[in-house]
Amino acid sequence: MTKSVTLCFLLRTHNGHPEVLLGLKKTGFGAGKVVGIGGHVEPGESVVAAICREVAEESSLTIEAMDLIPAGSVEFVFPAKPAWDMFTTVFLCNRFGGVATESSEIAPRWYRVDQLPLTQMWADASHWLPAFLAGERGHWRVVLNDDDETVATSTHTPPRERRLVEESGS
Ligand SMILES: Nc1[nH]c(=O)nc2c1ncn2[C@H]1C[C@H](O)[C@@H](COP(=O)(O)OP(=O)(O)OP(=O)(O)O)O1
Repeated sequence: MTKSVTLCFLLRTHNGHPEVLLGLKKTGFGAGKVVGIGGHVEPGESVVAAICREVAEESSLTIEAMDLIPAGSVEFVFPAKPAWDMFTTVFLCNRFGGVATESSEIAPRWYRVDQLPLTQMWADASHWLPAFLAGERGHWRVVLNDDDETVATSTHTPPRERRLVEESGS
């Protein structure tokens, strides 16, 4: 079954430049890559509770549910490893408390939005991350190749179209 995960891209302006918090994943899935802050939604947990928990666990920053900006979702499809399939709910947030601090799982770092470390991220990140940060919304479906790294296809469904698809039950 597709796992439910959630990511939050914290935003700030530093020296006049918009920046986003990403982190070097030190352990587990995607170790060695620069990734978004977030992780699995636990059974019985809401997505909002999960992202507040994951941000605190991974970066020591505190965020409030009411400050989360729903941005959309990304589905990662690994045809060669269906157990890795994930559905990710994506938030942005520009209010938070504390100082980003390294945890056992992630070494967080602020990156200028116009200098994203895309070569150190999952290859699919270039398909959806700059778009979310530029204000695009909706659902991305990313299908990886059998190497579980490179992108086979990437499709974007804008929010209104996606609502219509969900309402029609297809
Ligand atoms: N193709 C992909 N591109 C991407 O940018 N992020 C991906 C991805 N496939 C998965 N992810 C992200 C989503 C999620 O935040 C993360 C995996 O979740 P976790 O960090 O929670 O996994 P771990 O197994 O390390 O941790 P635990 O849940 O604590 O076991 O990987």
